[in-house]
Amino acid sequence: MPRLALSDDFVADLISLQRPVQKEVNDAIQMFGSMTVPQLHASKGMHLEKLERARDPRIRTIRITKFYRGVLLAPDDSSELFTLLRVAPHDEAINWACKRAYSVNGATGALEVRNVEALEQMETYFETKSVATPARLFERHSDTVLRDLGIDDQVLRLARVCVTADDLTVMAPPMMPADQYEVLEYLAADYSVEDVWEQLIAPRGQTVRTAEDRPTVTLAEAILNTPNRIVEVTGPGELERILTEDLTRWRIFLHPAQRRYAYHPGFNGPSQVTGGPGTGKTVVALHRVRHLLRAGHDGDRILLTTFTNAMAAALRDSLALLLGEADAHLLERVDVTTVDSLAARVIRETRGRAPRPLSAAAEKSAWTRATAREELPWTEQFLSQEFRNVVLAQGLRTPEDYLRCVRRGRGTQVGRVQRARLWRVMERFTTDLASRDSATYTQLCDQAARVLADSGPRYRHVVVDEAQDLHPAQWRVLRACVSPQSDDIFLVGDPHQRIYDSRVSLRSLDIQVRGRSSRLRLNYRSTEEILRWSAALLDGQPVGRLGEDDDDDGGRDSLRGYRSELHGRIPAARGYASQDEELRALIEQIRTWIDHDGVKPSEVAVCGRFNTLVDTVITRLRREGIPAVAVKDDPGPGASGVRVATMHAMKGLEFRCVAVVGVASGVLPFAHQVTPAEVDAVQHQSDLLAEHCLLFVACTRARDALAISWSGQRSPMLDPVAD
Ligand SMILES: Nc1ncnc2c1ncn2[C@@H]1O[C@H](COP(=O)(O)OP(=O)(O)OP(=O)(O)O)[C@@H](O)[C@H]1O
Repeated sequence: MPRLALSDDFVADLISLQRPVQKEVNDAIQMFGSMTVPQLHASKGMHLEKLERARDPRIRTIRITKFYRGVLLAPDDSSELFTLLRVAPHDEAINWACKRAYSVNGATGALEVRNVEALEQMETYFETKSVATPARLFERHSDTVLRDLGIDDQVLRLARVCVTADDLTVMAPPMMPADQYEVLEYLAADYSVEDVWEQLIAPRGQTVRTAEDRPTVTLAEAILNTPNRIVEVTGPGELERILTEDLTRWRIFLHPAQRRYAYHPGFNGPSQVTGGPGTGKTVVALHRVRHLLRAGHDGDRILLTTFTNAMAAALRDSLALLLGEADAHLLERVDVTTVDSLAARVIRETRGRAPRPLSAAAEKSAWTRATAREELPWTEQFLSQEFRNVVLAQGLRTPEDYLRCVRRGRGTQVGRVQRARLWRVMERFTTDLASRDSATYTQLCDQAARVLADSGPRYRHVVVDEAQDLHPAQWRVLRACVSPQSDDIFLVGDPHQRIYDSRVSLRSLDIQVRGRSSRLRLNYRSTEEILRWSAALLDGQPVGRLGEDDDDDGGRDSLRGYRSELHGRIPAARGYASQDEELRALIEQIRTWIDHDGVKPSEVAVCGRFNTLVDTVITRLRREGIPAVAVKDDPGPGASGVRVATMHAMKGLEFRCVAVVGVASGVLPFAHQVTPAEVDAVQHQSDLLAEHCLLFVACTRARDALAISWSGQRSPMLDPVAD
């Protein structure tokens, strides 16, 4: 009987097909599995066909429906292992199949694919173009070194004619084999050969350094060596599961960099994965939880945290999906929640009830009350920041602690006398809140961390998503939840998406990730065009490394090597004379997405800086007959209608099409949110950066299309991407 494997491209095709065609694909696969290889070749219905013009002699097509063809890679050994590569309309399938060639990567032993025809054209083009330029991009590396890293003849010829990193980018996958491209990309970004070996080759199980000493890998072995792109269908149940359940590629195919950390056998302490938006950090966190659940003991409890309740609910659903029916019982051992909810629960359990959390407006009034009796030189904003970013951040308990502390992250000098006065005001603030049975969220966390420190750890593992926005008090809660040991804390986050004001030194909180830290670079969500455009918004912004704010050597993070294999239109940025005109253009844009591009209304999002704009947009869309719902009303995945949200509420979400509206000067950056430089220069910089990150977060939620607009004067934050 033939064996069957499915490639990630095939699964992606399948996801995009209409239900009836999906069913016919399923039927064809069932029929395929029920025949012997000779029957398969003889079957008229299947019509297994070799293509005359195909560059790879092992490529075949099969008939799925009158219009659709499947593209297969047939075995050239005795394995009888066929791989389904694509399913597409007839002409597209044939055209695609004729240009591809499959090969085994010399270093990783994995199967890889290239657009051989396009690469040949590139060779001719760049050979001519580079003739006059003697300096070449990879001249530091010998042919032998490159071959040892898996570079083959054709890619080597191409590498030798690259002059700049941009030349290489033109040949990015799916044109060039992905693994070889990644090696060249790392070398172009100045990673050492040793780094490339450690990060890209060794994790795939290769131990032999020199290409010529490695044994030959057969096609069937290569297929099984490629779990990040190919899955073998091992039984009828498996096939059903892959084809009939909600098709989500992330459950099956992980990038090697994702798999390496998600399924690491055991970290000797806290570990961390960072990466730009859409690089699959949440996916890694989910797989890590699955690994820890499967590898752990019955009594081991896991805490999985994220930033908002809505995100926690989505994370719980995704985890259930990943675990499937077979592992559904393991879910009982996981708490999926926000740190704030956990803190409130801890306090409730200990004291019978928890203080009511304070809204931002109520907090401002409380500071006004605390300062009412004195003439003070500080604004409510300054006091609130001092309390949150110094006192609660450092967990200070007494006036002496405050007198002695180093006020990291604050740009103003505050002498001894002033500190004593400040402490009195802060005391009045906390006493007043306590009398009203209320507290800020950060206070709740500060209190919960103390309770937990006394009562002892509650979990065996803690897995943290959206780590970049946690406050030190929240980190103390997490640290106290689990005792320091192997695999205690696994965190994922992106400092480029930090939109709340928290300075954190993980090291000082006894969360040391040095040597157990990895970065993801491949974006699975957005097109390369959206990515480049959005990344340019942060050009020159001083983004620090995750959790290293106060460390002496805390350096800059960067989006170096961040890329996508998807392509689409360049984002549109347009200004209008009035808001009315802007909203009219928005309606037109949404109609084009829905009516012309076939996007469902629920796959479209509109976002703006403020809630008032959200309300205006919803009213206007409804008036024009376009269904619209506010994300803050938690519409759930089944609800129809365009999603409308503030930029903050876009965190963690994704949509096929996103319109970011009202990106005008005075709105972004929003002056009220940015501490004036004369009040505190350091805080000013960090508030400004958070505004830049906010726009970046909003734009990077888009998968296929992104439209930015404003009325009046354009926001200066768009200057880096302006025409
Ligand atoms: N290995 C994979 N194969 C296919 N799709 C993937 C893979 N990993 C992630 N994705 C998809 O990419 C998208 C982004 O993934 P995810 O939300 O985990 O990224 P993220 O890094 O947490 O994003 P952000 O930081 O922007 O919130 C999702 O649609 C996810 O399903």
